[in-house]
Amino acid sequence: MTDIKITEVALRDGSHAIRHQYTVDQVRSIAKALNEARVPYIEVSHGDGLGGSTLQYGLSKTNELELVEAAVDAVDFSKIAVLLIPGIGTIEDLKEAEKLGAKMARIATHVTEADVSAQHIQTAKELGMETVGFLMMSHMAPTEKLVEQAKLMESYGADIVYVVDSAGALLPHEVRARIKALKHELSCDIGFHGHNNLSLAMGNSLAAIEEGANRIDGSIRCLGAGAGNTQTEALIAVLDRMGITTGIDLYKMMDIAEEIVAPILPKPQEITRDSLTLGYAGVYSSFLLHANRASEKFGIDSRDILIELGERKIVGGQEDMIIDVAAELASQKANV
Ligand SMILES: C[C@H](O)CC(=O)C(=O)O
Ligand SMILES: [Mn+2]
Repeated sequence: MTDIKITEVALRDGSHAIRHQYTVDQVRSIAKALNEARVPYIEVSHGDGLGGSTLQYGLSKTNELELVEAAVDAVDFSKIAVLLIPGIGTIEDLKEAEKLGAKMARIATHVTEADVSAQHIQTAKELGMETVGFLMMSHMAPTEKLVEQAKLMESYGADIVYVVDSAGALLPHEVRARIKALKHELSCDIGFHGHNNLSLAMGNSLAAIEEGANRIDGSIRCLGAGAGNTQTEALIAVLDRMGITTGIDLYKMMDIAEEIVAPILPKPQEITRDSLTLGYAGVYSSFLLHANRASEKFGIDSRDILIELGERKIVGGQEDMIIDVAAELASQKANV
């Protein structure tokens, strides 16, 4: 028995950072190595989940079901998880992934829209999958609202509900309050998924654990959207120092990070002025590369675009607004 169950998300959240360009060989070799390190769950999908490969979200190099299949073939210990956002992915996508051997379904909605996950959570349960309710942009809802939405997901059958800090905007006391309330009001397991835009992913993960979360997401070498997630190998080391077990081999994770993951990064995953702005402005981490492209196209500082997106409370699914905002800022600039 381990104390904390870690889900490695680099093969899904990291897809944002590499513009959804994973190849079958990369996924196979990373999944095989993570399996050898005894990572219990490995998430594999387009960055925006099953069905995400579109012009709106970014086209994948490889059909994600081929990636899921390659990952499933590469493991004999780890369970392969898939992410699905209702409205982007469909129940059919979920069934296909399960047929290929995915064992965990993570059904993600905006923090105030849990009701759209009912059918997907129920189907995942009927398929016999371990099922997660994933409440994105959790910083945008007060704790009472989050509890209400989490209860809905639990009532649909979710085995675990996650507080998802998609923007990397939550402060440690805000994580504590949310996890504590969920722990008090729900009977299912509670998880936390952080982004490191404000350099708080590790601190927030520890705060979540202290309040009773037992499922934590990490991305090896910080390979996730924005500045990445809680760095998995660092989390394992810290938890080990705290006497908390994960069952994962630390040296093997360090080697995978250094020898397999670092070489495929287009650039090191770090807190840059743009990723810091994501956390500061409370903007969805996956907007980073979209905002960078709009910045180049319209000659507007990405930070100004991100701040404006934060003020307008633009959320996942509204990626087209990034261009609109950049165009508006450009025309305002031209008119002064
Ligand atoms: C689709 C998003 O990238 C899901 C996620 O990892 C987050 O909200 O954070
Ligand atoms: Mn994420």
